[in-house]
Amino acid sequence: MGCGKSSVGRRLAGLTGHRFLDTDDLIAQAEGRSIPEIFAAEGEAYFRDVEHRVLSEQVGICGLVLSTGGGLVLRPENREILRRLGVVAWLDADREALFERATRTGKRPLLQTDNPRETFFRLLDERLSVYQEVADFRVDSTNLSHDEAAQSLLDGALREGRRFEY
Ligand SMILES: Nc1ncnc2c1ncn2[C@@H]1O[C@H](COP(=O)(O)OP(=O)(O)OP(=O)(O)O)[C@@H](O)[C@H]1O
Ligand SMILES: O=C(O)C1=C[C@@H](O)[C@@H](O)[C@H](O)C1
Ligand SMILES: [Mg+2]
Repeated sequence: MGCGKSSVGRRLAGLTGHRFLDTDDLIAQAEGRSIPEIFAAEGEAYFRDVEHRVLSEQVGICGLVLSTGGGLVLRPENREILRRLGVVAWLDADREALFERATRTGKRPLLQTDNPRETFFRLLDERLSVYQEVADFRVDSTNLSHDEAAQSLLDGALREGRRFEY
């Protein structure tokens, strides 16, 4: 959460000329309301169902940079779809940098708790093994600008793209 998937993903698409999509944007469009509004009105389980649906609709689309929500990979079926869609990158940073980025806007619904810091690090710890499992490669963006992170993602994707050479 907050590692830069949306902002860096958009720059990556700019580098490659691919279309850019973000599952959070697709969810908000499909629902006609914002992510915080969906969480507040319907809860996380409902959000995860819509998230799965919009991801499923991307299957078969080529030439795409797709940013996801930070929790999309929690469902095994979503991990399976991602692996079939293309090269999967894990955009990471050190824990404090991630927390600082994730809390810049104060809008992330899962961090609306009494202790956002504790919540954030608990979620991160719960998710690390899943990120590791699904990703083809990882980029540590702690000391990278947005553009440098996008370039590192491109380098990694070109390296790992062999999985899709038939
Ligand atoms: N490499 C970076 N250096 C400094 N700030 C960054 C970097 N990457 C992203 N940020 C900043 O961190 C904040 C969160 O970025 P962004 O919204 O792109 O993250 P995200 O991974 O899409 O979050 P979410 O999981 O909520 O969808 C933004 O203010 C963004 O500009
Ligand atoms: O990390 C998460 O579970 C989330 C991250 C955001 O991108 C949104 O998908 C939503 O706020 C949930
Ligand atoms: Mg995002």
